[in-house]
Parts: sequence; structure tokens; C-alpha cells
Amino acid sequence: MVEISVQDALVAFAAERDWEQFHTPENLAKSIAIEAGELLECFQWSADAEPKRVREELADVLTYCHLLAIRIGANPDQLVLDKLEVTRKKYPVETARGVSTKYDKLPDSSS
Ligand SMILES: Nc1ccn([C@H]2C[C@H](O)[C@@H](COP(=O)(O)OP(=O)(O)OP(=O)(O)O)O2)c(=O)n1
Repeated sequence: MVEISVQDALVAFAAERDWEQFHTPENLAKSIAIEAGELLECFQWSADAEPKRVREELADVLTYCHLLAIRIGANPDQLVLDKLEVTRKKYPVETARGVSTKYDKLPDSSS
């Protein structure tokens, strides 16, 4: 079986429909927020959301995130890894382990 990457599948999906014209960074950023709202809606009245719906809404969020990354010429995995490097430094294991405190309220790990 030939495996097609998420990126290639999304590029083909949009090209077949001549939808690149609608996939501007602004429209895609709005679409991420809209689909994130739909994901949140799954939990509106109960923490016990329907798993199938959650997966579908999460897929829409991820789809628009990938489309935005493609549009700005970025690799989504690399974006996450680059940011994780920054976040690792903001939340050193020594001070952040087991607590959800915001980085600017954590004790100084170097002292
Ligand atoms: N101009 C568009 C419209 C849709 N899609 C893709 C991305 C989404 O993953 C999927 C579904 O988009 P819908 O607008 O149909 O959204 P929902 O599936 O959330 O439908 P509904 O709003 O009825 O819940 O189609 C896209 O790439 N570009």
C-alpha cells in the first residue's frame, strides 16, 4: 500500500477543489478557532463527551492547523519541536514537575 503523507493528502484535497484561494492565513486561523469551539461544544453540558464526535472535531482542528502550516511554508512537526525547545527552558523539570504554575510564577531554578 502506498502511504500518502497528511501534508500531501491535504495539498491534493485543496487543489482538486480549487480551494487554495480560500485558504489564506487569516481564513485558516479563523477556521482553527471555529473548529476549536466545536471541539469545546462536545463538552458543553457534560465532561462525558461522545468519543466519535471529539475525534471528528479534533480532526478538523488538526486539518486547519496543518493547512495553515503548509500555507506559511512551515513543517508542523518542526514548529512544535522548535516551540517545545523554548517551553522546556521556561519550565525546567526541577521547578515545574508536578505543578501547573505559570512560568513567571515559578521559583528561579538557577538560585
Ligand atoms: N473551505 C474549506 C471547507 C472545508 N474544509 C475542510 C476542513 C475540515 O476538516 C472539513 C470540514 O469542514 P466543514 O466546514 O464541513 O466543518 P464541519 O465538519 O465542522 O461541519 P459542521 O460545521 O456541519 O459541523 O473540510 C477545507 O479545507 N476548506
